[in-house]
Amino acid sequence: MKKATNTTKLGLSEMLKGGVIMDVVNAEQAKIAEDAGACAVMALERVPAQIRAEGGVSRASDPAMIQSIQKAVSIPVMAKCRIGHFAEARILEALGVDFIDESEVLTMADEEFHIEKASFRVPFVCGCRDLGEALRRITEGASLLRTKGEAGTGDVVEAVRHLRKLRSQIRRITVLEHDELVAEGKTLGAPYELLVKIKETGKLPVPNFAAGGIATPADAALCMALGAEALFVGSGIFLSEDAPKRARAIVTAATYWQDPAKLAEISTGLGQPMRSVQVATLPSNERFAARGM
Ligand SMILES: O=C(CO)[C@H](O)[C@H](O)COP(=O)(O)O
Repeated sequence: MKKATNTTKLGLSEMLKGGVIMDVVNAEQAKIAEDAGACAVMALERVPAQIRAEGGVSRASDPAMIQSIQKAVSIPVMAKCRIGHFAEARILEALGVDFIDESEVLTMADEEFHIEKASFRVPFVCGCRDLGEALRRITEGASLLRTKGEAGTGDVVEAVRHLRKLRSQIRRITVLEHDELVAEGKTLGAPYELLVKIKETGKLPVPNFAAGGIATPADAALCMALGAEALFVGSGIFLSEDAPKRARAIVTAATYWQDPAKLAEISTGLGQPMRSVQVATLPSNERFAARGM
């Protein structure tokens, strides 16, 4: 059987649906995530709120740290590389990570080009704010998307904005005539063939998860209700007062997002959420979501 085809890469994305992928910075956090029911972990040297607070250049993590996480858990291990940094991506691939996140949370390495992802054996996830960005990443070979939100803030407002925008743009595609799709492709910077696929199916050709600013079980439920098929959560868990408890609650919320009584039960007594920042107060040069086009 052929390995690392588009179908096998997409299969991995499909398997994560309904779950929560948690950012972790060491093996101990990875164990907490696994015990809480995370469907995968994302290894990175600092969670986004720490990156935001400390500034400087953030890069792919030390291989030793990634390997210690791979040893500690049996769930898939993802890791981040900088946008456009194909050398970091090749190193992560050599380490045998299960997914690479070409992430705006790290400092950009290339302000013009994203990684050509189709030639890698490992699948990639990328962030998007709208349909054009989503389709450009798919064209480059991404097997999974996540709306960007504004990572490291604890403010879910951008995740909501991006999910709603994507959903309404997809709806619009389904009612366009074929000649209108050609013009729309030019506006979005996306291939006509992908727009035809969306018109026929009413959805993206790869799964779309939500990320950035999810801090409570209610935030998780809101994103699922707006069409996210799974969730990435980082700072909201490991910078809160009781990470194991909040991690479990957010995993449960991703499953029971349509059950307000269950959500009330699991939202009770979680301790303090992470220290949050209102996105509206952030200057534009401090917005991670604006990195990459
Ligand atoms: O970049 C990511 C997705 O791969 C992070 O996991 C996600 O955005 C975390 O954001 P936050 O810290 O706000 O939960």
